[in-house]
Amino acid sequence: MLFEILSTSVAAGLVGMSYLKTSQLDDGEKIKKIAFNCGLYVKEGKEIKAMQLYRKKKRDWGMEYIYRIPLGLSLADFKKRTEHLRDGLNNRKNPIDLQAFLQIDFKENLLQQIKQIFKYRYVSDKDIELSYDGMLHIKVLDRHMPNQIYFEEAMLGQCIDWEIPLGESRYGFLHHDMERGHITLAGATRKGKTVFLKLLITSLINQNPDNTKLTLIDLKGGLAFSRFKNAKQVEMVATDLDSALVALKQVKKEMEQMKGWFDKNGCEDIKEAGIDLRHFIIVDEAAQISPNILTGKEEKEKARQCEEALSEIARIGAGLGYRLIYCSQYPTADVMNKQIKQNCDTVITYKLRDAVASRVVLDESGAESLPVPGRAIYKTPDGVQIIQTPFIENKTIEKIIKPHIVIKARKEDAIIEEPTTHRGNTFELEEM
Ligand SMILES: Nc1ncnc2c1ncn2[C@@H]1O[C@H](COP(=O)(O)OP(=O)(O)OP(=O)(O)O)[C@@H](O)[C@H]1O
Repeated sequence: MLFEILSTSVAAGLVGMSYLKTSQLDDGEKIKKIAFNCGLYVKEGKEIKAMQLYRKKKRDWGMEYIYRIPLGLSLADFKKRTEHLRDGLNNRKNPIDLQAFLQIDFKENLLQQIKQIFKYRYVSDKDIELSYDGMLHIKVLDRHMPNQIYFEEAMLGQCIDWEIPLGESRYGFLHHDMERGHITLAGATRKGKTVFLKLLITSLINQNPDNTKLTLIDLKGGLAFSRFKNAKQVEMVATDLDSALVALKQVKKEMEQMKGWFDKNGCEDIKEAGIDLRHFIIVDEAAQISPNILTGKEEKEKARQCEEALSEIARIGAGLGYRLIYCSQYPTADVMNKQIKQNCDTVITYKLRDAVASRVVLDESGAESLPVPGRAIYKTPDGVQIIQTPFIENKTIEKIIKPHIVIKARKEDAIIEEPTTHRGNTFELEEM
């Protein structure tokens, strides 16, 4: 045992010494070297000009390196080499953390601690982001990206107003503000869409119980939303084309009445009107109400009407307090209605089948290579981030929504007739 400890310590010491000699390069210098080896330099006569490190800044999420680049090279040239830069920074010859040797506790199991230091030598998973503003900025993000995170109720405590917990990113834990407007949610089967939707609904119910209204359209034939059915915030759960059409027509009608009231009262949007209520319409799965996908004549017509209502909600709903969350497993150009897509400022996508699907949803490839369930691309007008969304268990959902469950006669139990013009069925603004 003693021999084992000593020999391991000696080996560690030797590696440490050789590290001191050979790896004086910090990431900033390493980037320069990788770029040079990839041919990112220019020749002017006999002179070779390469990027020059101008400044580096320590950030919460890692380091930012700022370079001058020679005339003739562009951000695009460096972006083409992103993989080389990333792999170079994560090269297995990455130094062992010498600080860790200084922190060894000699009263504890030495062998175990040394093994840990060697183990962590291999888990470097730095990521990089490049941008240009006259100088080339390379962010080296060294915050670990977990392959799974569990939902904790404390996450809700950190949300303000209409924020919901979104997930861990390279920059820290993110929240999404539902006031941003409509969302497109995509992802191939079993990659985390439904878990995310359940997290979203649970968060809304918990955070704004008196001002949240939900219309849930679940056309995947599952029971994903059934546990929310009796929550007092839930207006309706539709599980087939007919009930989806009734639900959407009702939402559209309410929305138009609301718009009429806004016009009459000179209000520009829901904030100006001082109305706190928000109505979330969640559609999972969009392909099931797409007139381009359904074949029967009658079904096609109903799907067309659903799509018309959804387009209207997407077009004018945001300012009136309506938020569409439009989800699909099969985001083809046929399924993703253009008007709806254009009006969704936020896109969240889990892994997709291929780069074509990724381009339909995000206008760029990338979603096809997301590695694990729960890993997603989050795109807003502010930029693109990779996130790991929290996994929420059903028993946690039940605990959180329990105080909001009421036994009530539901609208969907009494359909399928068209909403009448009878006053009992109409939208009353005074109630809001
Ligand atoms: N955030 C997450 N973190 C880790 N694992 C997850 C996460 N979300 C989902 N998973 C895993 O993936 C499985 C499927 O998730 P989910 O039901 O959300 O899939 P889906 O994308 O909605 O699929 P489908 O469209 O076929 O219903 C879960 O049972 C769980 O094992």
